[in-house]
Amino acid sequence: MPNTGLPPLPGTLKKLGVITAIRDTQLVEQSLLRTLAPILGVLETSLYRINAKHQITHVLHHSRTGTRDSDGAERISERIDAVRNETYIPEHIGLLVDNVRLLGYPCNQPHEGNQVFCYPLRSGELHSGYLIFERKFLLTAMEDAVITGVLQVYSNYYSLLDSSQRDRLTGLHNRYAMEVSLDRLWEELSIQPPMDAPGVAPVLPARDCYWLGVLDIDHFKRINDQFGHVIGDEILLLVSRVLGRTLRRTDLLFRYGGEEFIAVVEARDLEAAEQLFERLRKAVESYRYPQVGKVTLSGGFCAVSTLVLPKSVLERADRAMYEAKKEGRNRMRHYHTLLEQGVLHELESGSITLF
Ligand SMILES: Nc1nc2c(ncn2[C@@H]2O[C@H](COP(=O)(O)OP(=O)(O)OP(=O)(O)O)[C@@H](O)[C@H]2O)c(=O)[nH]1
Repeated sequence: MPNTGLPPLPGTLKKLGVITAIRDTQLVEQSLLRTLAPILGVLETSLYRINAKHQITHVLHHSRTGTRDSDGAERISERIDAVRNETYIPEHIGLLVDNVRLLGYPCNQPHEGNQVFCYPLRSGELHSGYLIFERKFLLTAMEDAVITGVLQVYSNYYSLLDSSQRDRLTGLHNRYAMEVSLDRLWEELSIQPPMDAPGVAPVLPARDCYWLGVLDIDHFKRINDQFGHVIGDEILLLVSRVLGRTLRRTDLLFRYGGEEFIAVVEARDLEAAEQLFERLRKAVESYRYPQVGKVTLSGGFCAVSTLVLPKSVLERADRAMYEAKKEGRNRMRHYHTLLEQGVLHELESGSITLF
């Protein structure tokens, strides 16, 4: 594709307007790539999102294909591939990203006859990701200024949106973000092979198995009453940190409200899920909390199934958690095991509304 020279300013501004009208962080990322690709005159752009430990959390690849109609008019079709859990990064891009990370400003280097460009995405002073694209020609000063401007607006808006989806005390994603994430997970799982295909278990999706756990700190009211709300807040913060560092990079953790957390994890089967939730319980129990000493939590968990609405999976995990409380606290309970044991009974779906 030829170098397009000066980017069309009204179109760019209009697209920035579109970006800042979106309320979902992942859609904002997609919109950024859709906005930049025509400005840059490239067919492919990628966005690598990283966490505070500089590990890749997800990658978006945007590609455009140009075809000509019978009347000669050019049609552009676009495609976005979102890859979660990606650990592979091509060597030449990895080197470029390292340079940008150390230098703090955009860099480019030749690769197979093209130039590869890497721009940092910022969240305050920190890098929160990288924009990567490749093209034949070096950027003009004007193009560089437009990309920098668009990324600045995008980063400011993204940070604002992200902070509105986080709990102020713990920094974890909040209940609203959880609802959005669960909807997205259900959507992703729904486009996997049909659940009733031969040889596929009816409850779990064919490829990845996800589990949702409700985790609730035990006797938290007593902690508040005995040590005061400031210490209570500190316990919430510490428990969220202990949970966060015990979970894996790809697991999700939310503060659902009060002293309740939701974890959405990947585990290949029930045994692996049990081990994972048990690890969380032990991690919280074995941490020594200043002043308070020992803190425990109880949890209930349930397999994620696209056949069951997110709110019902949440409700199931919640019922299992209440059973763990009833049985004496500081334990994890699996919803379907409790059903099999006759401890719990299936509810009419929709009988309790949690959202
Ligand atoms: N410090 C502090 N306390 C909170 C916060 N949100 C909710 N709480 C308190 O958390 C306590 C929850 O108490 P309960 O729901 O009775 O539960 P519990 O004492 O943990 O008892 P079990 O769950 O049955 O083990 C209440 O006293 C709330 O006021 C918060 O952000 N900070």
